Amino acid sequence: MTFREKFKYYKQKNPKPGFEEVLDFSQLESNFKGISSRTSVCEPTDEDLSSLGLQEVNQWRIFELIDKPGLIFIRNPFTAAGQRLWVERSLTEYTKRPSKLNLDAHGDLEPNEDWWTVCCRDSDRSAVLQRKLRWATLGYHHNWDTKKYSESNRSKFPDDLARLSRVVIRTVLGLDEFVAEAAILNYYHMDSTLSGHVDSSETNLEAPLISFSFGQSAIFLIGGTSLEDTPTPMFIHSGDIVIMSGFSRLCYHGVPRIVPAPRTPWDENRTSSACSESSVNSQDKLANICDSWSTISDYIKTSRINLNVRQVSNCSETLLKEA
Ligand SMILES: O=C(O)CCC(=O)C(=O)O
Ligand SMILES: [Fe+2]
Repeated sequence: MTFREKFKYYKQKNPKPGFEEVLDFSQLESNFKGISSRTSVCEPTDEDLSSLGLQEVNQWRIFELIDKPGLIFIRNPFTAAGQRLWVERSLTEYTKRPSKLNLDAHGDLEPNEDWWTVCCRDSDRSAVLQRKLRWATLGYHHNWDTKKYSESNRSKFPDDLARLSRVVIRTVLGLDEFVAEAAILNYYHMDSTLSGHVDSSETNLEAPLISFSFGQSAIFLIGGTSLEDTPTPMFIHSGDIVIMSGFSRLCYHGVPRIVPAPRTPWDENRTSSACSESSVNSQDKLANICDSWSTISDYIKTSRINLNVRQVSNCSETLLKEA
């Protein structure tokens, strides 16, 4: 089946598709047909693990698809508090200026308003605004029309997300040079899809792309370098990380369906004194999370967030040549 045929199959509402063929890494214990297990190649510091909300590396389960070399899947390596931290940042921080949002073009927000603050404070506008947010871009802002990145359309990339990306790539691939320069944050609702595409706008196509997902689950299709190649369907659950490196970096992929999460790890280990959780070190930060957690938790019950991080240039010090 071609990419389009598989996409249509998994997208269809009536009748509902069968999920028997969908790879579920949360159910795989060891080697499974077509999949190899990998081990980490480096050890992050305890400080990195705790501030990034990651579990000890001996708990990580890392897989690679044998027929898509370089497609690496890390089964949720986050702690429950870590999941809350990244969900919270994705909603409250990364949606603030200088990020660019799809909403900017719609005139739904006044220039002095930010999306999350209005969502929390204005119940009349909240439902519409929550539904309308589909993407945010950080760092080099992806230009959806020209598909080109440019120095004149660039803002500072958040340090915390850059560090998370670098630490995971170093731990799994042993690559020290990765510099996060651009991200697309995708905000999906239960009926959202993302059609098949290849991410090839980056000047540096040798650098891996890393994506983090939280909240509801997705069926993700990873195909080949041609739309004629039959794609492999897999579930991406909350906390899972996908790295597209090597051959797989230029493979077609897309999200035909969002499915209810079988588990809600972001809600685990919360006690009434959740603010004393120790895996993330800033108490102030956690106090803030606790304040707005019920709004965040309602949002994530019917949404999926994907943070899609890329290196753009060949070397972070050189500026992109303007075409
Ligand atoms: O949501 C996903 O898992 C994939 C998103 C993606 O492919 C992209 O943003 O380019
Ligand atoms: Fe993509």
